[in-house]
Amino acid sequence: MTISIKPTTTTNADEDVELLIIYEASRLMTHNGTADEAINGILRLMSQMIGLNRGRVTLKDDDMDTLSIRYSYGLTPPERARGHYVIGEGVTGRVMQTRQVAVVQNIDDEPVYLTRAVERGTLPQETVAFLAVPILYNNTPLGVLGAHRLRGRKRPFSRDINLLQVLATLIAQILSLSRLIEEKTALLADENRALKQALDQKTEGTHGILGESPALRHALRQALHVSPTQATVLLTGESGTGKERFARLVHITSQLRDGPFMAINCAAIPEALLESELFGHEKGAFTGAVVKKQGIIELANNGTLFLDEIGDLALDLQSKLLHVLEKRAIKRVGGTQDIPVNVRIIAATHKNLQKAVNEGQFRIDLFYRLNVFPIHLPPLRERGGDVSHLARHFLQRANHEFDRNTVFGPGVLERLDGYNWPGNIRQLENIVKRAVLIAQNREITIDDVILILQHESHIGEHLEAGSTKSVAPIEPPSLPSKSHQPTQRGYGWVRADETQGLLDALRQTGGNKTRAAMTLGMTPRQFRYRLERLGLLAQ
Ligand SMILES: Nc1ncnc2c1ncn2[C@@H]1O[C@H](COP(=O)(O)OP(=O)(O)OP(=O)(O)O)[C@@H](O)[C@H]1O
Repeated sequence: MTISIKPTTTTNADEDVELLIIYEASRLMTHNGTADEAINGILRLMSQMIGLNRGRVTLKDDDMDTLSIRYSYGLTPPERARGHYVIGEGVTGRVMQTRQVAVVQNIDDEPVYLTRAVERGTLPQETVAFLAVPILYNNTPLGVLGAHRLRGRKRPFSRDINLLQVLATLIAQILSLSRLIEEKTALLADENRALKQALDQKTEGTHGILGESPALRHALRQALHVSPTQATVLLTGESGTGKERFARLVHITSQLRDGPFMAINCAAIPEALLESELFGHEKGAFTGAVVKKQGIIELANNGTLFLDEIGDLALDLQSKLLHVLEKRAIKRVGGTQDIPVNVRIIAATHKNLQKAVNEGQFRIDLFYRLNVFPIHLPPLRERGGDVSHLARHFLQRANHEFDRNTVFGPGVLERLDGYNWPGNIRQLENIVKRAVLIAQNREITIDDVILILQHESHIGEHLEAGSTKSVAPIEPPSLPSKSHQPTQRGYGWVRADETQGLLDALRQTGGNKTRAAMTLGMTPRQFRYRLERLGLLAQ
């Protein structure tokens, strides 16, 4: 086996082809494909461009003193499968052991050459040579790059060896990079798993109720404290603070969890229907009562009944509800019989019930029956830090729902944190959903959010004013979809404080109104309209 190589004369054609191979090999390296594709590509180039045939990359097996062929070009699967060597065994094993290159001028004359992977009969009759170089990374041998060639070819061996060494260096880089990526990916997957687990554990006791603020945590502790008892719970808090969510939490953490959870909104059902909805009716009890019907209280038997907006219950129904609480029985409309029920009551209201009692609108005895264990749910503006927490959660949910992959851009969470949230969590959830939908790219920008919040404040103003005067129609911000129909906004929508936003957008787009409109999620027409209304069209 020859180890030393004599330098030989070169031709321009040799240099050209070598450069081309190196160029193509480095392109494969930086290509998007996998390490396998890159290494197989290099072996293909060696064979097709320079006659270094049946190239193979033999790598050290993990924790063993052996090598195996891992990549090859021109070897059949059985040939490849035979390619195992103990380090030090055969030409490949020795190159690995000594880190020296090997030139076998004639495989038929070299006793060290094993003829293990490829049988001699399948090779050309002519004299066949075998060249092998170590694959070194940071001076550590990872494996061996080897190939056959016909000895009679014009190219000097020394050039082939030089080229193989360059290619072996590239292969070492590819292998170490892919190992690094594999390790990193495994690490990230582990981290992801750990985070998910931590999140599951964190929300396990709270059943998806998110928030770290002391006010929320206090309410949560109270809910979990009372849930195992059958005590009546009164949830108070503004709309959208999570009263129904808490009611469900109390139910599923109670002993009644296997029973039904029935919810009814006392403000949403016309008074005439509410009684039969609550208590049911007998057949023929009134016109239209063609069959007997169970009411929601009866349906909640052995479970939990959630009476939302209890403050809106009419006085005569308050008396009937009191009867249920005292007697633990109901009477269907048109019925005479008391039907026993075992129901845990959770009531909720956004009203001040004490005040309603003082004003004679709510029965004091019912109030005391319901107010056994009051839990106040704080509005979002009193839950310091929870907005970002919830916003991230809703972003994840909306991305999943709309099959998008958006992220919050710089300043967005701070902007959301600073908003007053009259509609609380439900409003925050809706706004995040809208932001996900209108984001033009992957990032939800501060401009997207400003636009939506401006729109929200406008709605808020009209709701607060409770105005009966006609209000110009309000439209949600435009979506970036192709199906988007340009729409005309009402005059009332244009606000003086939009000026800066419009001017900023124009500045950023070098005065291009169409692009400025896009950055604000508007149609060009809406943008021009605003400029016009604000006297900015000349800008
Ligand atoms: N702490 C929370 N973590 C996650 N989501 C929440 C939380 N609180 C409320 N939500 C979500 O906010 C929305 C509004 O909550 P919910 O319907 O329970 O409020 P509510 O106080 O009953 O409102 P209303 O009085 O208007 O009926 C729901 O989508 C709910 O899932």
